[in-house]
Amino acid sequence: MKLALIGVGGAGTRIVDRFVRAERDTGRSVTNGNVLAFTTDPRAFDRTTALSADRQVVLGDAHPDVTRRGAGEGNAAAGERSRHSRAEPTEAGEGSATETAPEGAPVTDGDSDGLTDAITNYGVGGDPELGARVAQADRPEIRRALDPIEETDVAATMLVAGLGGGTGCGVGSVLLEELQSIYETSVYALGVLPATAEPDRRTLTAARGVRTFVPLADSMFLVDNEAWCSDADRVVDRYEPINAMTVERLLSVFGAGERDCGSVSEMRVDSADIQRTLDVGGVATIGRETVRVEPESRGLIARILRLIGRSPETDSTAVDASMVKHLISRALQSKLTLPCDITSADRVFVILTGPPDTISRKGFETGRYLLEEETETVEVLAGDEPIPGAPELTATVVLSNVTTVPRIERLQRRAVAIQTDGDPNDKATSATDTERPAATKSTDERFDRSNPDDDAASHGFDFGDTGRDLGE
Ligand SMILES: Nc1nc2c(ncn2[C@@H]2O[C@H](COP(=O)(O)OP(=O)(O)OP(=O)(O)O)[C@@H](O)[C@H]2O)c(=O)[nH]1
Repeated sequence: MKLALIGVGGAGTRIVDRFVRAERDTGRSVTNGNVLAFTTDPRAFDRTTALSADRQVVLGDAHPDVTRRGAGEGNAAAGERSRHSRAEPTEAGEGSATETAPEGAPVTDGDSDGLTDAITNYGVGGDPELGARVAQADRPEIRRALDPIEETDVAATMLVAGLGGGTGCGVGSVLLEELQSIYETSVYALGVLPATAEPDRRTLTAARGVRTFVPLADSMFLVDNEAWCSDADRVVDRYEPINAMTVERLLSVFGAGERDCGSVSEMRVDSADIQRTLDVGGVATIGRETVRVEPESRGLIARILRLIGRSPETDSTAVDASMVKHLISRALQSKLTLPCDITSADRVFVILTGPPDTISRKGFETGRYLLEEETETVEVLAGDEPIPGAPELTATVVLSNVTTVPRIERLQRRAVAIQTDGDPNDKATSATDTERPAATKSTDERFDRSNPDDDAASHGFDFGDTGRDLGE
């Protein structure tokens, strides 16, 4: 399925950049060059290798509250960036970065490449209100930057952002709105949730981000940094593997069928089925499991069958079918991008990727039956991507509109506790009751960009009347 990808902020930029690299590495063509990355801190581009300079857009140069690093610290690409992007400003040095530090945020420059667990004072300095104001002011710039995206080339667009980021959440919410207003095709989002070890401000911003993005997006994939970090990890050290996992799964879903392998498929992935699965809206999550199926091992199974007196010709389908069923079951039970109660899913999509002779219709059918039973939904769609000679068989499962997500409930409770300035652990019950505003608020009111002095408590994170409220 062809997809335009738009990264926002540090996390969004890195994930989109990795996706483009992975497309090249795997011979899949999903984006067809329809990629962009927006940031307010150009250091987000320091580590990109696949996003060309004309796809890197820096917002907020003219904004008085946006802080840049000092002169001479830019990367080589800075001067070559697109007509939409701006060169590194020189007037704001590190002194002003400290002066404009958001209250309560650690004052830090991060590592020399800008990667840090703490909130730095560059760009919008972790402030989603400022991020939203910058994006509002730069709307004409944003529209121009979107010009090269060929909507007719793609079936949908996906915005990718770290929801705990001032840029990801603030700029991202304005961008999402903008994309929905100009594109007729579906606009999905992928948001990264912060780990609990990150500053409280990230939690607060992410809670707001979830409530703002979910109603705006046609479907919202979530990736939980917390679930993918161990206590011993520095979150920043996990970015690479989490991004790799995220991209691998996205490619399994959207890249299936986007590689010409010349092989006949049992049930070729149909992008209309992916859209049907996602267009129910709400939050989506992805599981994945792989098994090695080298020709040698399959030959070994056949030899063993012969030894025990069973014909490999007649039993081989049964072996493959049970293997496929087991694999799909393991994908369902695997660590999801966002752990949740799988029975709360509305729709499910399963994709099998691997050697054509391991993907049998019987395996599919038993796998689908299993998914229907385990997820308690009848809306299970399936597709395959045969890859001749592949050493692995992979099952990827998309669960759409999941509504029982303990992590989101915890995130919202903690956000309320932070807001009310008490001990987060004492405020266990009232997240949505105390925070939810009237259901009739407009999007602008939901993420009020007109009054920068409002604190987070005055902003709505309401799912409106979409019936997708994850907070209860
Ligand atoms: N998985 C993953 N998470 C990231 C990555 N970079 C940042 N994050 C998370 O995303 C959130 C926002 O960080 P950034 O994306 O750097 O922030 P930003 O949107 O650029 O905006 P600022 O907060 O103003 O810096 C934080 O919770 C980070 O932990 C990444 O490469 N991978």
